[in-house]
Amino acid sequence: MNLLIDQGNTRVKACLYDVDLRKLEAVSSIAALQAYLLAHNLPIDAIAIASVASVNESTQLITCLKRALPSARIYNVHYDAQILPSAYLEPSRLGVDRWLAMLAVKECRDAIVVDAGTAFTVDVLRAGQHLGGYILPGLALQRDALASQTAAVNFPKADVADLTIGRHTAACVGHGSLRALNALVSSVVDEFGGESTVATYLTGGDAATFMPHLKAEHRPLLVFEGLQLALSGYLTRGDQ
Ligand SMILES: Nc1ncnc2c1ncn2[C@@H]1O[C@H](COP(=O)(O)OP(=O)(O)O)[C@@H](O)[C@H]1O
Ligand SMILES: CC(C)(COP(=O)(O)O)[C@@H](O)C(=O)NCCC(=O)O
Ligand SMILES: [K+]
Repeated sequence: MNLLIDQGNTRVKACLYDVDLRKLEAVSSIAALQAYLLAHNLPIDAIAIASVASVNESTQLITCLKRALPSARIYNVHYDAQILPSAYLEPSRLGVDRWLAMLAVKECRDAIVVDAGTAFTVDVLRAGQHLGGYILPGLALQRDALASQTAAVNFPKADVADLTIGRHTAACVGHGSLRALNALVSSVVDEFGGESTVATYLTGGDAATFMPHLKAEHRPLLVFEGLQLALSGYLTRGDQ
């Protein structure tokens, strides 16, 4: 059995893989992951990690895993141009979560991959190559930036559900961010041939909020799908 871990800027997410992927909903932090692993005595042989967190946080994660699963082999997944090349000027700087989400849909060759997480990323895959993309503050970051940097834009955290013109502060902010991010995706899809030519895939913690407004396939486990593909490559090649 494999353990797959996506360490993002807001939380840690984990999946188990044996015949298919199973998300561990109880896990959202290193402490919760450790508690879960100690409580369940799982036969895990290999662990694959995709981390975009700080060095400090990723070191903490690895220390926790070595303690909880001392015999499992740990793979820190990284960009590999042989598997999916990127036009990034320095591909090693491309967030590995972005690369893995594209890896999961590489077979379709032309795709737009959207990750609505802490950051909101849009990546373009054309003829099986990553052309580049966009990184914007996600919904929560946009709201928090406005709340902390303006005197009068104070509002309770509200559920952001639609794109209509806001008639109170929370709606103006929430609908505004949603509409702006949505419009970005539409304009990228249009530039790369429109809906009939290019498939759009959506993942990330805020994906469900965007789904009603985007013509996209919701793939909540996209980063994990990519992690499992990368890990099986390492295991097949006998990488250390
Ligand atoms: N249970 C949850 N805990 C934290 N954030 C959540 C949760 N459910 C949805 N979200 C939303 O998901 C966003 C984070 O997305 P996610 O993809 O998990 O983050 P990251 O990979 O950047 O750590 C948050 O901004 C928040 O709006
Ligand atoms: C863009 C990101 C911050 C997204 O992180 P997330 O929202 O998933 O926590 C992450 O992929 C990252 O730190 N990337 C490195 C910079 C880059 O991709 O160019
Ligand atoms: K992510």
